[in-house]
Amino acid sequence: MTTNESTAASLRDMRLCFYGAGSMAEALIQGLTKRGLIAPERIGVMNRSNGGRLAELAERYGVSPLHDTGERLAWLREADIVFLAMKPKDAGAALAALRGVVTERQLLVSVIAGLPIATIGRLVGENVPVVRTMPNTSSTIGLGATGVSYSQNVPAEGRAVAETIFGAVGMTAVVDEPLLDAVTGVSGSGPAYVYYLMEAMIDAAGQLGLAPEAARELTVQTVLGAAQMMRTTGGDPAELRRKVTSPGGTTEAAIAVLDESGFPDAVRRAVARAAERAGELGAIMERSASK
Ligand SMILES: NC(=O)C1=CN([C@@H]2O[C@H](COP(=O)(O)OP(=O)(O)OC[C@H]3O[C@@H](n4cnc5c(N)ncnc54)[C@H](OP(=O)(O)O)[C@@H]3O)[C@@H](O)[C@H]2O)C=CC1
Ligand SMILES: O=C(O)[C@@H]1CCC=N1
Repeated sequence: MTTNESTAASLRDMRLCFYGAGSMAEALIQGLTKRGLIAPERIGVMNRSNGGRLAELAERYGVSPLHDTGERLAWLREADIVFLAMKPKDAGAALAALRGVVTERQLLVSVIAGLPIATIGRLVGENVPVVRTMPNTSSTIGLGATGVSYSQNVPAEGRAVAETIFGAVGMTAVVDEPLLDAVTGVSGSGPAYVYYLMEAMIDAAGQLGLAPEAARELTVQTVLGAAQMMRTTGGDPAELRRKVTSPGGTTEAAIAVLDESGFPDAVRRAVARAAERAGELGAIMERSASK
């Protein structure tokens, strides 16, 4: 058995607990269950409101909804991996409740933007191994992009399992922890920038008289094709753009408008601002954890 096969086999025997059951939890659950990495009933899900959302996830994916307090505590204690998947503003209270519940035998995998490993340690206990990640919602369809960092005490098997999980739902990049905020700016928030561009393209297509369905499909195929071209050819995006741009032609005219509008600078500033915001969120969480 190769290392990858034995990691996948040990993952199949594990129990995973999602602490937070929103969009990002669902993206990972869908990716993991659709790829058959683990039997759905071995995944427990809990949230704060304890309402219909858990039933919805159970219905969609066959995961175990955790309503009862005793049952939730048992899953949090016994799961091999606990995913921290709540918003930054809710993380302090939620993580404080894990102190004395999770132990060094488990792995805590955070997807929370900005939340430093040291702050997680301060809240739950420094002996608990932590994997800090920044995935994105494209994990839903196996095309996610996830940045990963580890606390010092994550054993080699823990690293292998984490990379198997995120590798099964897309690509992973292991980075030094301070760079996770940059990953957040590029690929964590990134799908939203692309959707924003697509919204504007579809809108423009409609204004030029294309029917909504044609506007949507032409836009989707264009973005898909451009991304796939870059991946398949390994080409530099500036060179691929040059091949589309005939001198004196339509693309040149369009790019001139984008340049006049400050498009490249706006994108650079947006990515940098998202990264900066991740740092701010981290600092807020750290301040409230150290009170
Ligand atoms: N959405 C995205 O594209 C990405 C998000 N992230 C990160 O993922 C995290 C979750 O984001 P997202 O899924 O969008 O958020 P959602 O608002 O969709 O989900 C948050 C979940 O956390 C639950 N929750 C809040 N407080 C508690 C608590 N005390 N105990 C248990 N559950 C709790 C909420 O429950 P309830 O609804 O009952 O309040 C809800 O199920 C964030 O930290 C974000 O930074 C990372 C990468 C991409
Ligand atoms: O907007 C947010 O804060 C989260 C983190 C990355 C994507 N969504």
